[in-house]
Amino acid sequence: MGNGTSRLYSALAKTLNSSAASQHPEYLVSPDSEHLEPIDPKELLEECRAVLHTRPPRFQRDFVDLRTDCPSSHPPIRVMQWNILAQALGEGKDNFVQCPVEALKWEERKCLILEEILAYQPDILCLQEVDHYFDTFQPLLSRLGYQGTFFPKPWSPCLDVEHNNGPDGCALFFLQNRFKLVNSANIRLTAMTLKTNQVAIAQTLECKESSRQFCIAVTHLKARTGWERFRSAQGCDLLQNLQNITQGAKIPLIVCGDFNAEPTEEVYKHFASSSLNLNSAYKLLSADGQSEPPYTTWKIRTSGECRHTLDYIWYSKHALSVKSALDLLTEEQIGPNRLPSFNYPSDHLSLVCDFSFNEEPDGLL
Ligand SMILES: NC(=O)C1=CN([C@@H]2O[C@H](COP(=O)(O)OP(=O)(O)OC[C@H]3O[C@@H](n4cnc5c(N)ncnc54)[C@H](OP(=O)(O)O)[C@@H]3O)[C@@H](O)[C@H]2O)C=CC1
Ligand SMILES: [Mg+2]
Repeated sequence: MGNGTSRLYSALAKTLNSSAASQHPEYLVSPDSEHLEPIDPKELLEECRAVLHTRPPRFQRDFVDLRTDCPSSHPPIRVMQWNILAQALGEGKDNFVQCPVEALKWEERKCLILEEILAYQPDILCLQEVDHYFDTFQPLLSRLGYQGTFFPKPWSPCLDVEHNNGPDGCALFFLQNRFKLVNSANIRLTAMTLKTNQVAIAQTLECKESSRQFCIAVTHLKARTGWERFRSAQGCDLLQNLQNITQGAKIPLIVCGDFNAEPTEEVYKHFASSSLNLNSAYKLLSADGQSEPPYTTWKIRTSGECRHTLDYIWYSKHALSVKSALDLLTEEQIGPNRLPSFNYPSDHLSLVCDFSFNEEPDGLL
């Protein structure tokens, strides 16, 4: 192990022992990580692999070329959407009955999450169920060149779990060498005018290469059956906020989220038919371009097997094109015990897309 690697190892190891945050609300205070040295992503990946040496290898997933006929002179914008599974919920609430507790150990699961991010190197990262922002993702990702924002849920269920690490929430990261932050909004979603426990972050970014602006949003809607109308109302509130932020759809938009809703639900239909002119990127992987994938989450609880499509990347269909999308895991790769597992850290799959701006007259978003 060379000097650089030892230095990195200590950087990673520093994030391992974070249980102190449950005694002191350290999640409210951002450590001063801006002055820390940058990390080489390749070296951090090696460190993660060293921690994971006893585990089976990562699953192979390929990008599917969606061959749009709009060549762009600028590099694509890679966006990752991922509900990473809150550590406190995975260990204390979710009841993944087929997942061995050792597979959920944070010291290793953290490295599996980082490995997934480092493997695809997104320009923008939209995460849900983040309950290790300040002690893990913010310090490490800032050293990889990302600027991050975290918005915790007001009454996170993580806080009910013994030895929790603070509340979970949404996090949004973007690469500072590619984008400039124009404005940022933390949104507590309402349903029928009532404040709810669900949140969103919406940021307007400017591409440094092209000077084009766009809005990126991340959300995690209310879970569980019986809450369909609530989710629908939260979706309407988010759409209304995004109408304002995009100045009535003048600014191109990408919305990532765990919507906790199948495509048959009302909230999905609101997004599909909104005047923001959105399309769902992962539909483009289907033969006819009209069908969502068969699943984005697959787990076994005491109540039985839960296989659902709940996670989406919506985008302004006139202003943006999806150049490629990362294929999902097959049933065989996921295995009989489903997710999470020793080789995949969350019950939700990551979604990754490469976007480019369409060359087109203004006002046709
Ligand atoms: N501390 C306090 O004083 C208060 C605490 N609370 C807590 O907040 C909770 C409600 O919060 P809310 O945000 O509305 O929660 P949600 O119903 O949205 O669910 C919270 C989490 O539970 C996961 N989940 C979904 N289905 C199940 C399931 N069947 N079993 C276990 N976990 C599941 C979800 O994961 P996914 O999205 O991946 O499906 C989600 O991350 C209450 O249960 C309570 O624990 C509420 C009020 C006050
Ligand atoms: Mg969950």
